Amino acid sequence: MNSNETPRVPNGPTGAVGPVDSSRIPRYAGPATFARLPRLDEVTAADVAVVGVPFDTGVSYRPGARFGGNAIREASRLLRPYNPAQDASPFALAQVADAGDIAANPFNINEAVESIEAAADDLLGSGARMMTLGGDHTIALPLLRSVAKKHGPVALLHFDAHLDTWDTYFGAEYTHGTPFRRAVEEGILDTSALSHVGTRGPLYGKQDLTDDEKLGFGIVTSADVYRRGADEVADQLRQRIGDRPLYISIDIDCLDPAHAPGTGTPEAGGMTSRELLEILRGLSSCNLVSADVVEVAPAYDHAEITAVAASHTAYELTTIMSRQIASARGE
Ligand SMILES: N=C(N)NCCCC(=O)O
Ligand SMILES: [Zn+2]
Ligand SMILES: [Zn+2]
Repeated sequence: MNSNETPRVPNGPTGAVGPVDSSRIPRYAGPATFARLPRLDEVTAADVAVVGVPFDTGVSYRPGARFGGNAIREASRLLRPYNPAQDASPFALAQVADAGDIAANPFNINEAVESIEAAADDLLGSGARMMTLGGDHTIALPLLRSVAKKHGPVALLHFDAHLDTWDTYFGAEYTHGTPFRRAVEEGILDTSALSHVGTRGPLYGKQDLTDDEKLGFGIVTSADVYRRGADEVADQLRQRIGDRPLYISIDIDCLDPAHAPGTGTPEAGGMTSRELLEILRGLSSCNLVSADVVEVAPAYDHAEITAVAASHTAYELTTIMSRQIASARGE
């Protein structure tokens, strides 16, 4: 069946090409795009481009996040078109499309970082916001470089068990533990609005925290989320972010290993997927210009627990972007 004949969810006045209609084609049939959305080459232009970055050469422990994007796409077959938590139909409010994968050299991190930045430049240059499916956390640096070229230094909300502001590993500057230190050094982040959420676990030393604070980060630990609750945390984050252009980077290891076993550097005592999703919903009024979900490593997953959590996370992020696009159109 070619794409013109594929029955799709009717999408009302915007005319956006929506997901394959799962009441007519079973949701487990056919190739997996994110949420069964059209491919980028099946639409005239995308407002939000969902793009995979199958790259994991920057990891310090278990490899395998190169397979994360496709695992998230597979798990996303069960997403439905209306998001009651944000009272929005994200794929009707804006044209969301699956832009496929960015090819990155697995044997040369510097070259990979350059090609990810160039591919992101193309997507952002076409007018789309990016919803990136990683890949290890190294990829956040070239994505942020590209976003900053378009918007100037952006606010960053970073969900992670880890700080990812370490300096180098084995002398390497570009790794999954270092992207946000590089980003601050490069002046591509708005240092008045940088937050980690979900951090926990042992560090190399107390200096890690001192260095991180000097870079400008505020920290909401996973224990803070547990004690204060998702609504209060979201309110506080929203105040810090204001109307600045915002980038959200979500390392799936921000979740407890019970909620996300399929990841490379798991740490006990993390957030629940409910807490993560609720915090994101509390940020629905923010000007989210692009986002990533990284570090899904399906080889360590069971029953798609991690990939399902990641697909719902990307769905909430996509909904925030679509709502923003619709409200910028004056709706
Ligand atoms: N999972 C990410 N992004 N970073 C973890 C780095 C922790 C470490 O190797 O010590
Ligand atoms: Zn992490
Ligand atoms: Zn990370």
